[in-house]
Amino acid sequence: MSYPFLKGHGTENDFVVLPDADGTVHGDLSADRVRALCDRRAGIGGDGVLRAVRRDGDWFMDYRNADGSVSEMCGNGIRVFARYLHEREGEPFPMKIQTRDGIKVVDRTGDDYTADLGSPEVFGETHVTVMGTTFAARHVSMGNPHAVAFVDNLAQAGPLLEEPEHDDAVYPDGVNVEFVVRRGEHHVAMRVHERGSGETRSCGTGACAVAVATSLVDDAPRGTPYRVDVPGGTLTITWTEDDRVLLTGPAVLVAEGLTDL
Ligand SMILES: N[C@@H](CCC[C@H](N)C(=O)O)C(=O)O
Repeated sequence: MSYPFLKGHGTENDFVVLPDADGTVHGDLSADRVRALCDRRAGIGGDGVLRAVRRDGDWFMDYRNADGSVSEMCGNGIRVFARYLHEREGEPFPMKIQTRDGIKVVDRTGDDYTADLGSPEVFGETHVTVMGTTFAARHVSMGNPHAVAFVDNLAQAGPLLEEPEHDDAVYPDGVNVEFVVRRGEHHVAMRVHERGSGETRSCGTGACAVAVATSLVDDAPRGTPYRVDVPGGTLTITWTEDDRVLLTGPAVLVAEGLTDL
């Protein structure tokens, strides 16, 4: 059976969007189907899938990683999701979106989409090991788990071909790992290895975790915008005085069609 899909990205973190308003098209979206859709050679290709389903009068973003696993939150995905809801479902901005990490609000100014991801949780130091090298890292939760490691240069993380090793007591469900370098005042650059997707060109929640960890090191006043460069573009993150993390960046829809995958 053929069903509709769209393809989009936020700073080149790319997603397959599956419209499923009443939950009848993809009610039991299996991990196998997600992997087939995200396959970059035999499928549509993507770092993840965003299933759009109505729940209790709101839209719910049912996010899946490319390997079929679920995550609580996706910061680039929710901006793409909001653009889809606005352009195809007529939802006005600002809009509320349900996620596994609760309700988030997305607004738009010109080509910039801002997602209010709520309060971060900042934990202590931990460590991750990547291809045999161990890095100290700060544990930050943006609803989903992150390890933020400051490095001297982004090549130090190596090819990021393997799942980083982590402390299972700290991250029982796996972890997204960000490597960060300074570029200037309130300006950093990062690479990321995402749980369930491998190295990606961007991670919105990862950029937020990086901005939070960096502003703590800087002792920056709340409300200071941080510029976070990722391989796929640039994101701006503001940790507000009332303890909310605002993620601003582009959201692009590039294709739509029918698939029988
Ligand atoms: N790319 C996303 C995060 C997607 C989920 C992540 N891989 C996880 O498993 O937590 C983003 O933009 O935040």
